[in-house]
Parts: sequence; structure tokens; C-alpha cells
Amino acid sequence: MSAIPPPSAHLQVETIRVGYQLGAHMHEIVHSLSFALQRGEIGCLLGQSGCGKTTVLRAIAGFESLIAGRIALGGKELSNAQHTTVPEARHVGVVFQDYALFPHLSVSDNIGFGLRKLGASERNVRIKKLLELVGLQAQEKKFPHELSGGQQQRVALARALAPQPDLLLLDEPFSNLDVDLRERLASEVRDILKEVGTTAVLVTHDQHEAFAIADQIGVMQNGVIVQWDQAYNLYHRPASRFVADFIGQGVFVSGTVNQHDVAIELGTLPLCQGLPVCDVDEQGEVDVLLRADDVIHDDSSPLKAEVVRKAFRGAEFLYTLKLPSGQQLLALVPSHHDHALGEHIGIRVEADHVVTFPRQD
Ligand SMILES: Nc1ncnc2c1ncn2[C@@H]1O[C@H](COP(=O)(O)OP(=O)(O)OP(=O)(O)O)[C@@H](O)[C@H]1O
Repeated sequence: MSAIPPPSAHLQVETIRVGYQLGAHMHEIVHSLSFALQRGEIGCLLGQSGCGKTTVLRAIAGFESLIAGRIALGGKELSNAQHTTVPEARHVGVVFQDYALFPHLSVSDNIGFGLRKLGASERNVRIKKLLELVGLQAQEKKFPHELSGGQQQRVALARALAPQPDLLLLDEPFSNLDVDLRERLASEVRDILKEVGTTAVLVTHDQHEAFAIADQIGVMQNGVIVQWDQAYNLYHRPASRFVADFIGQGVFVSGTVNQHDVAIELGTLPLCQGLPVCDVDEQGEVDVLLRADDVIHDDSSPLKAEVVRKAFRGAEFLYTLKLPSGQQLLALVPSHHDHALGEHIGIRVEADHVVTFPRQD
């Protein structure tokens, strides 16, 4: 799935293999992984704990050498199997999960830390600009312990951006923050990176964070990228059952492909709606992915399903519904439709893109 990057890309990660030496044995963690980013693009490696995302980031930063492959930035080769340019010569900034601010330095001095080569007035102008960029003008004299987690992470971002790196790496930068704040800060960070035009790679296990910040997302599984795509396509056109399961909420129901449509317990769904070419991979018995937002609550529908579980999400309920056959579905329903467990409610399916996979028993 990971294609060889185009030679014009700003960041080229090309068939890299990375591992850790355990005694006499090299334990390979990342297997021939490739992706590329154009200048100013934000990429994200998204995957479960232990899949190797941080290892890829460390290889790009120059903390790990390559067993094979190459990494190039701005046309300059930084790593291959024979050579690893040291981290400090790469012009790559890193923002860590734990902020790693200097506790004894003020916000301004933290931001200006990497600007010591500049003259005092140039340095101050740059610090002021960065404070403005991250919205911390009022906090410039404070020390890290006087700031909230979100503010500290903004200082870390400003400090990493100060030397105008060719690439910024963000290693789970929001994982110490509240869930609510995470997504908000992720989209603020996106705005900041877009304003300065910095190319960036983020690693996270949180898909909402990935969706809020990235232009392109690589879903990782066991040291490989299984799909490199935009968030919309990962959700609506997952390339594998693993991606379908990992991204978003949904279930698989059994179906039978019949020329250009698929018959499921809830009716018949067109397989190629809106597509210029109808190219149906699977034939016969399949599993059909139904997202929670594909299942619509409709009192007038003759199709009924029993509410077996419900989770209040504020604006919506996430209902788990049981069909007469026993198959279960998920449905996101506006929360003013408050139905009791055991109640039978009318539903219909409204799926834009029908995604099928070979039947798995
Ligand atoms: N220094 C190391 N020496 C040996 N093995 C390591 C080292 N660092 C990581 N690993 C192993 O490499 C695998 C991938 O680790 P990595 O940190 O890249 O995963 P990750 O996807 O970033 O996970 P997490 O989200 O938990 O940080 C894990 O099995 C881990 O135990």
C-alpha cells in the first residue's frame, strides 16, 4: 500500500526498514515503509500502541539508523543504510509528548532557546511573532509550571518552530491533555502550521486528533502502512477490514453481491452509486461495512430493530440495535429520540459508499 514517493516530494521516506539490536539479533520493527509529503503538507502516522510509529519518527529525526531504504528532505539524503546524518544537522524540529520545556526559563526564553545565534533585537522580534502565532503574548514572562498543559504544548510548538525547521515532527503531542482540549488544540496547531507553511509529521493513536490536523494519514499495522490516504477516504473507502475496524464506528453485516448491488437483511444497496466505473471486487457472499451514520432512524420505515444498548453522546445517542436475525447494527440518532432498551424502532440504511469485504466467518 505504501507507494514509492515521487522524487519531487519535500519529505521522501522510501522503503525504510528500521529495527533495534537485541544482543546479536536485529529485531526489525518497520518493514519497507514508504510515504511522501509535499512542502507544507501535514502527514500523520496513526496506529495502535507498538505498531512502530515512534520508531519511524525517530528514524526521520536521525535518532535511529536504517537497515535499508532512504530518507530525504528538500532533495538532500539524510539517511540510508550506510549513513545517518546526526539529528542536529538535519534542520528538523521535534515536539514531544511531555513538552520537555526548560522549567527554569520563562515562556519567552524557552521559545528563544534555539535562536541564540541571532542578535538580541532580531531574536526579540522573532519571539514576539511566535508568541502571537501561538496566542501566548500575555504569558511571556511566566514559567512553565504556571501554565496549563495546552499552553505548555503551545510553548513547545513555538520553541520548535523558532529556528524555522524544514520539517516538524510531533510525537503524540496532545496525549497528556483532556480529550476535549486535544481535538481543539490539534486544529489550532494545524492552523498555526499552515500559517507558517511548515511540513510536519505527527504520530498518534487517536483518530480524531489525526483527522483534525493532517492532510494525509497513514494507518499503520505491525510496522507497515496499510493505507495512506485522506481522512475522508479512510472512513468511507477503507482499503481493508483492519482499516474499516480501526477508523470510525461500524459493524459488518452479511450480504450477497448480485451484479451491481448487494442484498443485506435491511434491503438492497447499490454498490456503485456515484462512481464513474462500477468495479466490484467481491462477488457472492460478502461482509458489508455499515457505519453508525449509515443507519437512519425513521419511524415510517417498516424495518424494525430492537434497542439493545445506548450511549448518550450529547447531541446524539449511539444505539446498538438488533435485527430479527440477531445481527447487530450501530446507529447514531439525534438525542431527542430517546428510546428505551427493548423498544423496537424503525430504521433504514442510507449509505453513500457501500464497502464490502470477503466473507469472514
Ligand atoms: N529502544 C528500543 N529497543 C528495543 N525495542 C524497542 C525500542 N523502542 C521500541 N521498541 C519496540 O518497538 C516496537 C514499536 O515501538 P514504537 O515505540 O515505535 O511503537 P508505537 O507505535 O510508537 O507505540 P506507542 O504508541 O506505544 O508509543 C515495540 O514492540 C517496542 O517494544
